[in-house]
Amino acid sequence: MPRFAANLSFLYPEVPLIERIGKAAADGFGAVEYVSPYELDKDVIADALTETGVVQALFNLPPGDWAAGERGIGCLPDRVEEFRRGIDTAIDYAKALKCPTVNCLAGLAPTGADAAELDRTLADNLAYAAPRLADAGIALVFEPINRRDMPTYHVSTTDHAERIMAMAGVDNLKIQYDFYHMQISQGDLIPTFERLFDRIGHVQVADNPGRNEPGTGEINYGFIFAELDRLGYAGWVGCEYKPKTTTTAGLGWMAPYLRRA
Ligand SMILES: O=C(O)[C@H](O)C(=O)CO
Ligand SMILES: [Mg+2]
Repeated sequence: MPRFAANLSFLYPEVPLIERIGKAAADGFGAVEYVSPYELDKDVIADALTETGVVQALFNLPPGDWAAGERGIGCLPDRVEEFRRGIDTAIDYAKALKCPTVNCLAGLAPTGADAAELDRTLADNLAYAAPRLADAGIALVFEPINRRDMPTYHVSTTDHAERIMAMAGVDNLKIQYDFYHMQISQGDLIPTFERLFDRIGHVQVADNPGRNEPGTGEINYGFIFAELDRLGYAGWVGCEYKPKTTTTAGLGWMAPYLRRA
């Protein structure tokens, strides 16, 4: 049975991030995830998790200046020092929040950048991060993101992600498989998921077009959730979608899974 985590960077946008944790718990989510916890005091988040009874499933490594349009710094050659400092920060937060997995955003390729140098930087950064996170008991994933939404995002396919993993050559490094991005970037959702099953560490969902709730578009999530069960995916399924109306009103798609849980 899929276990769903509310992605609080997308869900419950009407209230501040810290209040979204209680809303997710009230709606039946067992876990939460979000882009970045670093703007909040980690003890305040930890208290909110304890009070509401949900667990932290995932957050990203420090992603650079999000408000200025940055979407990660993993591939940026002039940001390696900052990336490495960010590993310590992420470990600090992950320990406080008992978070089992963190996601690395590769980032947007600067105009005119040498793609091979960006690959090398990303692979080296992941090779630096993976064992340090492993020592702290934290899994590392990184995520291909479609280039329609983020036109210059450096890693947009699983083929590219596999090449980066081969270059990094480390354990404790897996792919975050976001079905929405994968549908746009390459399709063939379940055959690819099955082929890469042992190399996938986290899953996220939204429908296409629109990035709204499962069931609002072309992706057959009933089939996908059954396949996750058949293949034995035991991790959280991050609900990273834009609610069509309100989050709570749009949760009908999740009801059958809650009832049978
Ligand atoms: O957008 C996504 O799919 C990511 O998962 C993310 O964390 C921020 O871009
Ligand atoms: Mg995602």
